[in-house]
Amino acid sequence: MSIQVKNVQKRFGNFVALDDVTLDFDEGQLTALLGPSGCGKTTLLRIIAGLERADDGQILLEGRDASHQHVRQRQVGFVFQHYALFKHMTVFENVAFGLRVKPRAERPGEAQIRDKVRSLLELVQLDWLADRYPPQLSGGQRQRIALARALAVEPRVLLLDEPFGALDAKVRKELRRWLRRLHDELHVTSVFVTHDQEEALEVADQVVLMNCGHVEQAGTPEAVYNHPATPFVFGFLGNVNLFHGRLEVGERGGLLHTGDAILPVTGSGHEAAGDAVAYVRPHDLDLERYAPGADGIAVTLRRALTLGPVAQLELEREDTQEVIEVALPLERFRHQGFREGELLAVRPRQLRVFAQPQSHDKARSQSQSQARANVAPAGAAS
Ligand SMILES: Nc1ncnc2c1ncn2[C@@H]1O[C@H](COP(=O)(O)OP(=O)(O)OP(=O)(O)O)[C@@H](O)[C@H]1O
Repeated sequence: MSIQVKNVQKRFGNFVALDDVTLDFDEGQLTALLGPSGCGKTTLLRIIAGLERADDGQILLEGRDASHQHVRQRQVGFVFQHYALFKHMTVFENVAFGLRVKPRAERPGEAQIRDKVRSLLELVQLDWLADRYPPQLSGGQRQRIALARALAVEPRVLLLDEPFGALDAKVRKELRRWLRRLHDELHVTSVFVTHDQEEALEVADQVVLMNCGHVEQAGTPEAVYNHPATPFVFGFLGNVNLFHGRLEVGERGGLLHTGDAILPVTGSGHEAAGDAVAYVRPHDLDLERYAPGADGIAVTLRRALTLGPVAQLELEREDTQEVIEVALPLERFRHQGFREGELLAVRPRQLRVFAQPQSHDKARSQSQSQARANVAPAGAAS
Protein backbone atom coordinates (compact mmCIF):
# COMPACT_ATOMS: atom_id res chain seq x y z
CA MET A 1 0.00 0.00 0.00
CA SER A 2 1.40 3.41 -0.91
CA ILE A 3 1.46 6.23 1.64
CA GLN A 4 1.34 9.94 0.92
CA VAL A 5 1.89 12.57 3.55
CA LYS A 6 0.60 15.94 2.40
CA ASN A 7 1.44 19.22 4.10
CA VAL A 8 1.21 17.72 7.56
CA GLN A 9 1.46 20.13 10.45
CA LYS A 10 1.60 19.14 14.12
CA ARG A 11 1.96 21.33 17.20
CA PHE A 12 2.26 20.43 20.84
CA GLY A 13 1.16 23.68 22.52
CA ASN A 14 3.33 26.35 20.91
CA PHE A 15 5.95 23.87 19.81
CA VAL A 16 5.92 22.96 16.11
CA ALA A 17 6.79 19.25 15.95
CA LEU A 18 6.04 18.87 12.21
CA ASP A 19 6.15 21.81 9.85
CA ASP A 20 4.46 21.27 6.47
CA VAL A 21 5.78 17.78 5.86
CA THR A 22 5.10 16.29 2.42
CA LEU A 23 6.40 12.83 1.52
CA ASP A 24 5.66 9.83 -0.70
CA PHE A 25 6.23 6.23 0.34
CA ASP A 26 5.84 3.93 -2.64
CA GLU A 27 4.14 0.56 -2.45
CA GLY A 28 6.57 -2.11 -1.26
CA GLN A 29 9.30 0.37 -0.39
CA LEU A 30 11.40 0.33 2.77
CA THR A 31 11.93 3.88 4.03
CA ALA A 32 14.12 5.13 6.86
CA LEU A 33 13.12 8.28 8.75
CA LEU A 34 16.45 9.62 9.90
CA GLY A 35 17.32 12.64 12.00
CA PRO A 36 18.51 13.89 15.37
CA SER A 37 16.60 13.38 18.56
CA GLY A 38 13.41 15.44 18.75
CA CYS A 39 13.19 16.23 15.02
CA GLY A 40 9.71 14.69 14.72
CA LYS A 41 10.35 11.16 13.38
CA THR A 42 8.17 9.35 15.89
CA THR A 43 5.44 11.96 15.66
CA LEU A 44 5.29 11.46 11.90
CA LEU A 45 5.20 7.68 12.31
CA ARG A 46 2.37 7.96 14.85
CA ILE A 47 0.39 10.24 12.54
CA ILE A 48 0.79 7.76 9.66
CA ALA A 49 -0.38 5.00 12.00
CA GLY A 50 -3.41 6.97 13.20
CA LEU A 51 -2.17 7.03 16.82
CA GLU A 52 -1.85 10.81 16.61
CA ARG A 53 -3.93 13.41 14.71
CA ALA A 54 -2.28 16.01 12.47
CA ASP A 55 -3.45 19.60 13.04
CA ASP A 56 -3.38 20.18 9.32
CA GLY A 57 -2.65 18.23 6.15
CA GLN A 58 -3.56 14.73 5.00
CA ILE A 59 -2.45 11.12 5.10
CA LEU A 60 -3.42 9.20 1.96
CA LEU A 61 -3.26 5.42 2.01
CA GLU A 62 -3.45 3.86 -1.44
CA GLY A 63 -4.48 7.29 -2.73
CA ARG A 64 -7.43 7.60 -0.34
CA ASP A 65 -7.65 10.11 2.48
CA ALA A 66 -7.15 8.19 5.71
CA SER A 67 -6.73 11.23 7.97
CA HIS A 68 -9.90 10.40 9.89
CA GLN A 69 -9.54 6.63 9.83
CA HIS A 70 -9.06 4.79 13.08
CA VAL A 71 -5.77 3.01 13.64
CA ARG A 72 -7.47 -0.38 13.16
CA GLN A 73 -8.90 0.54 9.79
CA ARG A 74 -5.48 1.54 8.52
CA GLN A 75 -4.16 -2.02 8.74
CA VAL A 76 -0.76 -1.13 10.09
CA GLY A 77 1.64 -3.32 12.01
CA PHE A 78 3.96 -1.89 14.65
CA VAL A 79 7.28 -2.75 16.17
CA PHE A 80 8.62 -0.48 18.89
CA GLN A 81 12.03 -0.05 20.44
CA HIS A 82 10.92 -1.55 23.73
CA TYR A 83 9.47 -4.83 22.72
CA ALA A 84 6.01 -5.03 24.11
CA LEU A 85 5.71 -8.79 24.19
CA PHE A 86 3.35 -10.27 26.78
CA LYS A 87 5.63 -11.78 29.40
CA HIS A 88 3.14 -14.32 30.64
CA MET A 89 2.49 -15.77 27.17
CA THR A 90 4.73 -18.13 25.22
CA VAL A 91 6.37 -16.95 22.02
CA PHE A 92 3.76 -18.93 20.11
CA GLU A 93 0.87 -17.25 21.92
CA ASN A 94 2.43 -13.82 21.50
CA VAL A 95 2.52 -14.27 17.74
CA ALA A 96 -0.98 -15.76 17.72
CA PHE A 97 -2.40 -12.90 19.79
CA GLY A 98 -3.46 -10.60 16.95
CA LEU A 99 -5.29 -13.47 15.25
CA ARG A 100 -7.09 -14.60 18.40
CA VAL A 101 -8.47 -11.13 19.17
CA LYS A 102 -9.97 -10.63 15.72
CA PRO A 103 -13.77 -10.30 15.62
CA ARG A 104 -15.38 -13.74 15.53
CA ALA A 105 -16.40 -13.48 11.89
CA GLU A 106 -12.82 -12.79 10.75
CA ARG A 107 -11.01 -15.03 13.23
CA PRO A 108 -9.24 -17.99 11.63
CA GLY A 109 -9.79 -21.49 13.01
CA GLU A 110 -7.34 -23.03 15.48
CA ALA A 111 -5.59 -25.13 12.80
CA GLN A 112 -5.13 -22.08 10.60
CA ILE A 113 -3.75 -20.08 13.52
CA ARG A 114 -1.25 -22.86 14.26
CA ASP A 115 -0.10 -23.00 10.63
CA LYS A 116 0.18 -19.27 10.37
CA VAL A 117 2.17 -18.87 13.59
CA ARG A 118 4.49 -21.74 12.64
CA SER A 119 5.21 -20.22 9.25
CA LEU A 120 5.83 -16.77 10.76
CA LEU A 121 8.21 -18.25 13.31
CA GLU A 122 10.02 -20.01 10.48
CA LEU A 123 10.14 -16.74 8.57
CA VAL A 124 11.92 -15.01 11.46
CA GLN A 125 13.97 -18.20 11.95
CA LEU A 126 12.90 -18.73 15.54
CA ASP A 127 10.49 -21.66 15.28
CA TRP A 128 12.60 -23.54 17.83
CA LEU A 129 11.67 -20.94 20.47
CA ALA A 130 7.88 -21.34 20.19
CA ASP A 131 7.40 -22.65 23.75
CA ARG A 132 9.65 -20.18 25.53
CA TYR A 133 8.54 -17.07 27.40
CA PRO A 134 9.84 -13.58 26.49
CA PRO A 135 12.16 -13.22 29.53
CA GLN A 136 13.96 -16.34 28.28
CA LEU A 137 14.89 -14.66 24.97
CA SER A 138 17.73 -12.35 23.98
CA GLY A 139 16.90 -8.75 22.98
CA GLY A 140 17.44 -9.53 19.29
CA GLN A 141 15.20 -12.60 19.49
CA ARG A 142 12.46 -10.57 21.18
CA GLN A 143 12.53 -8.01 18.39
CA ARG A 144 12.23 -10.73 15.77
CA ILE A 145 9.25 -12.18 17.65
CA ALA A 146 7.74 -8.68 17.88
CA LEU A 147 8.09 -8.45 14.11
CA ALA A 148 6.47 -11.87 13.61
CA ARG A 149 3.62 -10.74 15.84
CA ALA A 150 3.17 -7.53 13.86
CA LEU A 151 3.12 -9.51 10.61
CA ALA A 152 0.56 -12.06 11.84
CA VAL A 153 -2.41 -9.86 11.00
CA GLU A 154 -1.04 -9.25 7.48
CA PRO A 155 -0.63 -5.49 7.77
CA ARG A 156 -0.55 -3.45 4.61
CA VAL A 157 1.97 -1.11 6.20
CA LEU A 158 4.67 -1.92 8.71
CA LEU A 159 5.89 0.85 11.02
CA LEU A 160 9.00 0.31 13.09
CA ASP A 161 10.11 2.84 15.70
CA GLU A 162 13.82 2.36 16.41
CA PRO A 163 13.27 -1.40 16.30
CA PHE A 164 16.89 -2.17 17.13
CA GLY A 165 17.57 0.89 19.27
CA ALA A 166 17.92 -0.98 22.53
CA LEU A 167 20.33 -3.62 21.20
CA ASP A 168 24.11 -3.64 21.16
CA ALA A 169 25.99 -2.64 17.99
CA LYS A 170 26.80 -6.14 16.75
CA VAL A 171 23.26 -7.48 17.14
CA ARG A 172 21.87 -4.32 15.52
CA LYS A 173 24.02 -4.90 12.50
CA GLU A 174 22.93 -8.51 12.12
CA LEU A 175 19.27 -7.60 12.60
CA ARG A 176 19.24 -4.80 10.08
CA ARG A 177 20.61 -7.11 7.37
CA TRP A 178 18.03 -9.63 8.40
CA LEU A 179 15.27 -6.98 8.21
CA ARG A 180 16.33 -6.13 4.67
CA ARG A 181 16.20 -9.77 3.58
CA LEU A 182 12.82 -10.19 5.23
CA HIS A 183 11.53 -7.09 3.49
CA ASP A 184 12.75 -8.39 0.13
CA GLU A 185 10.72 -11.53 0.73
CA LEU A 186 7.52 -9.82 1.87
CA HIS A 187 7.51 -6.42 0.15
CA VAL A 188 5.25 -4.84 2.76
CA THR A 189 5.47 -1.02 2.56
CA SER A 190 7.60 -0.29 5.62
CA VAL A 191 8.78 2.83 7.41
CA PHE A 192 11.34 2.66 10.17
CA VAL A 193 12.62 5.37 12.46
CA THR A 194 16.29 5.56 13.29
CA HIS A 195 18.86 8.11 14.29
CA ASP A 196 21.66 5.85 13.06
CA GLN A 197 22.82 7.05 9.64
CA GLU A 198 24.64 3.81 8.84
CA GLU A 199 21.51 1.80 9.57
CA ALA A 200 19.40 4.04 7.31
CA LEU A 201 21.88 4.05 4.43
CA GLU A 202 22.50 0.32 4.58
CA VAL A 203 18.94 -0.92 4.84
CA ALA A 204 16.52 1.50 3.19
CA ASP A 205 15.34 2.06 -0.39
CA GLN A 206 14.49 5.64 0.54
CA VAL A 207 16.04 7.79 3.25
CA VAL A 208 14.14 10.79 4.62
CA LEU A 209 16.37 13.26 6.46
CA MET A 210 14.41 15.25 9.04
CA ASN A 211 15.50 18.19 11.11
CA CYS A 212 13.52 20.46 13.45
CA GLY A 213 10.16 19.20 12.20
CA HIS A 214 10.81 19.55 8.50
CA VAL A 215 12.16 17.36 5.71
CA GLU A 216 15.64 18.37 4.62
CA GLN A 217 15.89 15.78 1.84
CA ALA A 218 14.32 12.52 0.70
CA GLY A 219 15.94 10.17 -1.79
CA THR A 220 17.85 6.95 -2.31
CA PRO A 221 20.78 6.33 0.06
CA GLU A 222 23.11 7.03 -2.85
CA ALA A 223 21.38 10.35 -3.66
CA VAL A 224 21.32 11.72 -0.13
CA TYR A 225 24.90 10.67 0.58
CA ASN A 226 26.49 11.76 -2.69
CA HIS A 227 24.26 14.73 -3.44
CA PRO A 228 23.26 16.25 -0.12
CA ALA A 229 20.78 19.06 -0.69
CA THR A 230 21.63 21.08 2.42
CA PRO A 231 24.54 21.64 4.81
CA PHE A 232 22.59 19.76 7.45
CA VAL A 233 22.39 16.62 5.30
CA PHE A 234 26.07 16.91 4.44
CA GLY A 235 26.99 17.08 8.10
CA PHE A 236 24.57 14.43 9.30
CA LEU A 237 25.65 11.76 6.82
CA GLY A 238 29.28 11.19 7.60
CA ASN A 239 32.29 13.31 8.41
CA VAL A 240 32.90 16.53 6.60
CA ASN A 241 35.44 19.38 6.62
CA LEU A 242 34.21 22.95 6.44
CA PHE A 243 36.13 25.71 4.71
CA HIS A 244 34.92 29.20 5.47
CA GLY A 245 35.67 31.86 2.90
CA ARG A 246 34.45 34.15 0.15
CA LEU A 247 33.00 32.86 -3.10
CA GLU A 248 33.93 34.52 -6.36
CA VAL A 249 31.76 33.56 -9.31
CA GLY A 250 33.33 33.89 -12.76
CA GLU A 251 32.51 32.62 -16.23
CA ARG A 252 34.34 29.38 -15.64
CA GLY A 253 32.66 28.64 -12.32
CA GLY A 254 33.26 29.47 -8.72
CA LEU A 255 36.44 30.03 -6.75
CA LEU A 256 36.55 29.93 -2.98
CA HIS A 257 39.02 32.23 -1.30
CA THR A 258 39.79 30.63 2.05
CA GLY A 259 42.73 31.73 4.17
CA ASP A 260 45.69 31.97 1.78
CA ALA A 261 44.24 29.46 -0.69
CA ILE A 262 42.00 29.76 -3.74
CA LEU A 263 40.06 26.58 -4.53
CA PRO A 264 37.84 25.73 -7.51
CA VAL A 265 34.29 24.86 -6.57
CA THR A 266 32.18 21.98 -7.89
CA GLY A 267 28.40 22.05 -8.03
CA SER A 268 25.61 23.85 -9.73
CA GLY A 269 27.41 27.15 -10.06
CA HIS A 270 24.27 28.98 -9.06
CA GLU A 271 25.56 30.03 -5.66
CA ALA A 272 25.80 33.75 -5.16
CA ALA A 273 29.15 35.40 -4.67
CA GLY A 274 29.95 36.44 -1.11
CA ASP A 275 30.52 34.75 2.23
CA ALA A 276 30.27 31.02 1.84
CA VAL A 277 31.03 27.72 3.51
CA ALA A 278 32.47 24.87 1.45
CA TYR A 279 31.98 21.24 2.43
CA VAL A 280 34.27 18.37 1.56
CA ARG A 281 34.41 14.81 2.81
CA PRO A 282 37.72 13.45 4.17
CA HIS A 283 38.00 10.95 1.30
CA ASP A 284 37.51 13.70 -1.32
CA LEU A 285 40.82 15.38 -0.52
CA ASP A 286 44.14 14.74 -2.28
CA LEU A 287 47.40 15.08 -0.44
CA GLU A 288 50.94 15.62 -1.69
CA ARG A 289 54.23 17.10 -0.52
CA TYR A 290 54.19 20.86 -0.33
CA ALA A 291 55.97 22.83 -3.04
CA PRO A 292 56.05 26.65 -3.00
CA GLY A 293 53.53 28.13 -5.42
CA ALA A 294 51.60 24.88 -5.82
CA ASP A 295 47.78 24.81 -5.65
CA GLY A 296 45.98 23.80 -2.51
CA ILE A 297 46.15 24.49 1.19
CA ALA A 298 49.49 24.19 3.00
CA VAL A 299 49.15 21.93 6.02
CA THR A 300 51.26 20.09 8.58
CA LEU A 301 50.56 16.44 9.24
CA ARG A 302 49.83 16.29 12.96
CA ARG A 303 48.61 12.77 13.45
CA ALA A 304 48.17 9.64 11.36
CA LEU A 305 45.89 6.82 12.50
CA THR A 306 46.67 3.72 10.48
CA LEU A 307 44.15 1.18 11.70
CA GLY A 308 42.33 -0.82 9.02
CA PRO A 309 42.46 -0.18 5.28
CA VAL A 310 42.24 3.61 5.49
CA ALA A 311 44.69 6.05 7.07
CA GLN A 312 42.89 8.81 9.02
CA LEU A 313 45.03 11.91 8.94
CA GLU A 314 44.76 15.03 11.05
CA LEU A 315 46.32 18.04 9.35
CA GLU A 316 46.73 21.58 10.60
CA ARG A 317 46.32 24.46 8.16
CA GLU A 318 49.33 26.74 8.01
CA ASP A 319 47.19 29.83 7.37
CA THR A 320 44.30 29.48 9.83
CA GLN A 321 45.52 26.68 12.17
CA GLU A 322 42.23 24.89 11.63
CA VAL A 323 42.29 21.10 11.49
CA ILE A 324 41.48 19.22 8.29
CA GLU A 325 40.68 15.51 8.32
CA VAL A 326 41.79 13.42 5.35
CA ALA A 327 41.13 9.72 4.68
CA LEU A 328 43.66 8.03 2.39
CA PRO A 329 43.85 4.37 1.39
CA LEU A 330 46.50 2.91 3.69
CA GLU A 331 48.54 1.59 0.77
CA ARG A 332 48.75 5.04 -0.82
CA PHE A 333 49.67 6.61 2.52
CA ARG A 334 52.47 4.05 3.03
CA HIS A 335 53.67 4.42 -0.56
CA GLN A 336 53.92 8.21 -0.19
CA GLY A 337 55.79 7.82 3.08
CA PHE A 338 54.28 10.94 4.69
CA ARG A 339 55.57 11.53 8.20
CA GLU A 340 54.09 13.38 11.17
CA GLY A 341 55.38 16.97 11.29
CA GLU A 342 55.85 17.11 7.51
CA LEU A 343 54.59 20.05 5.39
CA LEU A 344 52.02 18.88 2.80
CA ALA A 345 49.45 20.37 0.42
CA VAL A 346 45.76 19.43 0.51
CA ARG A 347 43.54 19.76 -2.57
CA PRO A 348 39.83 19.01 -2.62
CA ARG A 349 38.65 16.85 -5.52
CA GLN A 350 35.10 17.98 -4.87
CA LEU A 351 34.23 21.13 -3.02
CA ARG A 352 30.55 21.82 -2.49
CA VAL A 353 29.58 25.36 -1.54
CA PHE A 354 26.42 26.50 0.20
CA ALA A 355 25.72 30.20 0.53
CA GLN A 356 25.87 31.56 4.07
CA PRO A 357 22.33 32.22 5.24
CA GLN A 358 21.81 35.95 5.62
CA SER A 359 19.46 35.73 8.53
CA HIS A 360 18.87 32.64 10.56
CA ASP A 361 15.64 31.92 12.19
CA LYS A 362 16.03 30.06 15.42
CA ALA A 363 15.24 26.64 14.05
CA ARG A 364 17.65 26.95 11.15
CA SER A 365 20.53 28.09 13.25
CA GLN A 366 19.82 25.14 15.53
CA SER A 367 19.93 22.88 12.48
CA GLN A 368 23.33 24.28 11.58
CA SER A 369 24.73 23.64 14.99
CA GLN A 370 23.35 20.12 14.93
CA ALA A 371 24.99 19.57 11.54
CA ARG A 372 28.26 20.79 12.96
CA ALA A 373 28.03 18.33 15.76
CA ASN A 374 28.61 15.67 13.11
CA VAL A 375 31.53 17.19 11.28
CA ALA A 376 35.10 16.10 11.48
CA PRO A 377 37.08 17.67 14.27
CA ALA A 378 38.28 19.68 11.37
CA GLY A 379 37.96 23.28 10.55
CA ALA A 380 34.83 21.88 11.06
CA ALA A 381 34.20 23.27 14.42
CA SER A 382 35.12 26.84 13.64
N1 LIG B 1 2.76 14.41 23.41
C1 LIG B 1 3.66 15.38 23.33
N2 LIG B 1 3.53 16.53 24.00
C2 LIG B 1 4.42 17.55 23.90
N3 LIG B 1 5.51 17.49 23.11
C3 LIG B 1 5.71 16.37 22.41
C4 LIG B 1 4.81 15.26 22.48
N4 LIG B 1 5.27 14.28 21.66
C5 LIG B 1 6.42 14.75 21.12
N5 LIG B 1 6.68 16.00 21.57
C6 LIG B 1 7.83 16.84 21.17
O1 LIG B 1 7.86 16.91 19.76
C7 LIG B 1 9.21 16.82 19.29
C8 LIG B 1 9.35 15.66 18.33
O2 LIG B 1 9.22 14.46 19.04
P1 LIG B 1 9.45 13.05 18.36
O3 LIG B 1 9.24 11.99 19.40
O4 LIG B 1 8.62 12.96 17.14
O5 LIG B 1 10.98 13.15 17.96
P2 LIG B 1 11.97 12.03 17.40
O6 LIG B 1 12.61 12.60 16.20
O7 LIG B 1 11.24 10.74 17.24
O8 LIG B 1 13.02 11.95 18.60
P3 LIG B 1 13.83 10.69 19.21
O9 LIG B 1 14.83 10.26 18.17
O10 LIG B 1 14.48 11.29 20.42
O11 LIG B 1 12.83 9.64 19.55
C9 LIG B 1 10.08 16.68 20.53
O12 LIG B 1 10.61 17.94 20.86
C10 LIG B 1 9.13 16.22 21.60
O13 LIG B 1 9.53 16.65 22.88
